Amino acid sequence: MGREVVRTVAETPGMTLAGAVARAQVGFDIGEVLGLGSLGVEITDDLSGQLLKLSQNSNRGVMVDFTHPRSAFENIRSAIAFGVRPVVGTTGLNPEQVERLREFAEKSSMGCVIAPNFAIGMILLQQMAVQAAQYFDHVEIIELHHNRKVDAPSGTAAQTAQLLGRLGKDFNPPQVEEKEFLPGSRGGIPEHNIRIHSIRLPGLVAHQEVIFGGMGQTLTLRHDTTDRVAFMPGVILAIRRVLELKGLVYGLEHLLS
Ligand SMILES: NC(=O)C1=CN([C@@H]2O[C@H](COP(=O)(O)OP(=O)(O)OC[C@H]3O[C@@H](n4cnc5c(N)ncnc54)[C@H](OP(=O)(O)O)[C@@H]3O)[C@@H](O)[C@H]2O)C=CC1
Ligand SMILES: O=C(O)C1=N[C@H](C(=O)O)C[C@H](O)C1
Repeated sequence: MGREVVRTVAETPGMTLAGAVARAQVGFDIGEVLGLGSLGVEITDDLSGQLLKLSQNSNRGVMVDFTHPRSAFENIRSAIAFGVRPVVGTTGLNPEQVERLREFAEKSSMGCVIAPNFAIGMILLQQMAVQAAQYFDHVEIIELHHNRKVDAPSGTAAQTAQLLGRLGKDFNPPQVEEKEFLPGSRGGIPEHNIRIHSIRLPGLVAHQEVIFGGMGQTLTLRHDTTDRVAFMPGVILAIRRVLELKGLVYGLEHLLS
């Protein structure tokens, strides 16, 4: 994702790529690494140094983070502390971490966007799922991703369950006493009694099905990301909008209107 974001930012009029932070290929020009020709930006592994430089040169600096749940929390805190606004796609932050970041961003009057999914199609799927859930009491989620993904369930699937849960319905009332002979075969239940099943295979990119069941019918909503360029318009929108915000926004849907 970092590579895709660099490519997109470098090509977007009105945006300047200020830095590139990674743990590998330190010292190399990021443009050369991506086959774009020199962009005059050396890869560094020093995030604090990069944030300091950016805060000294501009009051419109944005840090885009697609890393790992282990590092994202501290990266976001550091960026806000340096006056650089975070746009974060990294999934796996827990709700308590998000709340702590919300408080920190609000206290600092700094914009921050965290979105588990930057693809417009997925936002529409979630909105349609909320609409369908008003009429169906039974629902399960299947998310399918490439097998280099570290977190499960996907942040998007967890958010989808959360959005359905907010309807306050008693989903999936038991019909029989189930017995799981193979532990995990019925998926995981993060909340609101909505099961999530996670599939990891090479060849996949990022996909999600929300399947509703009712009397004599099912309704399947499915979104397929076939290329990571799908996330880029959402990332660019968030980079633009975060400059106007004075606190944390969770979810791309809040930036669309
Ligand atoms: N919101 C959205 O729309 C999307 C979100 N994502 C999320 O973005 C995140 C990244 O995904 P993806 O790009 O596929 O993952 P990759 O593993 O390809 O890239 C992650 C990068 O972060 C670096 N990294 C990992 N841990 C640390 C650390 N502790 N400190 C600094 N850098 C670190 C890795 O470095 P190294 O190579 O050295 O390990 C790597 O360069 C995931 O959480 C994923 O779920 C992905 C796609 C879309
Ligand atoms: O790791 C990925 O690839 C993706 N992660 C995000 C998630 O966990 O929801 C978004 C998208 O599904 C791609």
